[in-house]
Amino acid sequence: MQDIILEARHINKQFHDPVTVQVLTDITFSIAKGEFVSVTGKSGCGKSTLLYILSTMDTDYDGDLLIEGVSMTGKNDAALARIRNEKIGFVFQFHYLLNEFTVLRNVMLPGMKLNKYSEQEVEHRALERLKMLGIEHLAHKMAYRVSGGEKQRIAIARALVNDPFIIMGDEPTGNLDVKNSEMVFNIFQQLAEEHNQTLLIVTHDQGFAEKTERIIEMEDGKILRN
Ligand SMILES: Nc1ncnc2c1ncn2[C@@H]1O[C@H](COP(=O)(O)OP(=O)(O)OP(=O)(O)O)[C@@H](O)[C@H]1O
Repeated sequence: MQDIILEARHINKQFHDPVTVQVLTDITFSIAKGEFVSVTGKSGCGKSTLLYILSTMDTDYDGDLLIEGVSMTGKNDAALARIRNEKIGFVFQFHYLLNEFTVLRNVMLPGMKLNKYSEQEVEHRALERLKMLGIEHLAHKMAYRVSGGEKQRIAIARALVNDPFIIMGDEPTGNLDVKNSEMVFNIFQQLAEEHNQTLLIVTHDQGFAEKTERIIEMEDGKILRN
């Protein structure tokens, strides 16, 4: 039996801007633990809108989202923020590292936010993640002094610090050259294969998507292929 950890049930989303536009229509799918899934489709098809909903950042939709079998419907902002911090690791197109902090401090941030571990424990976890990604030598550098590819690796280490049940990425290779895009893909693949890490990555990069285990293809707010 597959261990379903994320489930979208008949999700519909409209924007009223000022006319009503249907942006997502009847989105239904589930993701099992350890799957490496990409979401693709043309610009404007609704990928980012869907990711906002799946990551609990947007609650203004019809339908239901279940995380580890628990419905997110009716949960208040504080409860959702807690779920996000504890269970979801984010990797964006732009890394959003804090330049005035060291690499280690940046990786520690989601751990400190959680109020679950002592500072020492968070530091230990952050160093372990940096080691896993082969960049522990950068730990004490200031974030602004590392390269673009290194920054994205640091962002992945940061996403992993709380042992998220899923990593969600929004165009994580969108700002990288071919070599660094491949490096990010390889890290994701390694996380899936060796650590049973679940990944859901929005990308318009067909090359990236085709290498993932499963593609969810969207068109005009609907799932075309899943
Ligand atoms: N706040 C908003 N108000 C009104 N319409 C919006 C809003 N945000 C997005 N949209 C519209 O919803 C549709 C889906 O946008 P979304 O950003 O999800 O697409 P996308 O597939 O992620 O595109 P891209 O690949 O270019 O990032 C687009 O038509 C967009 O114009």
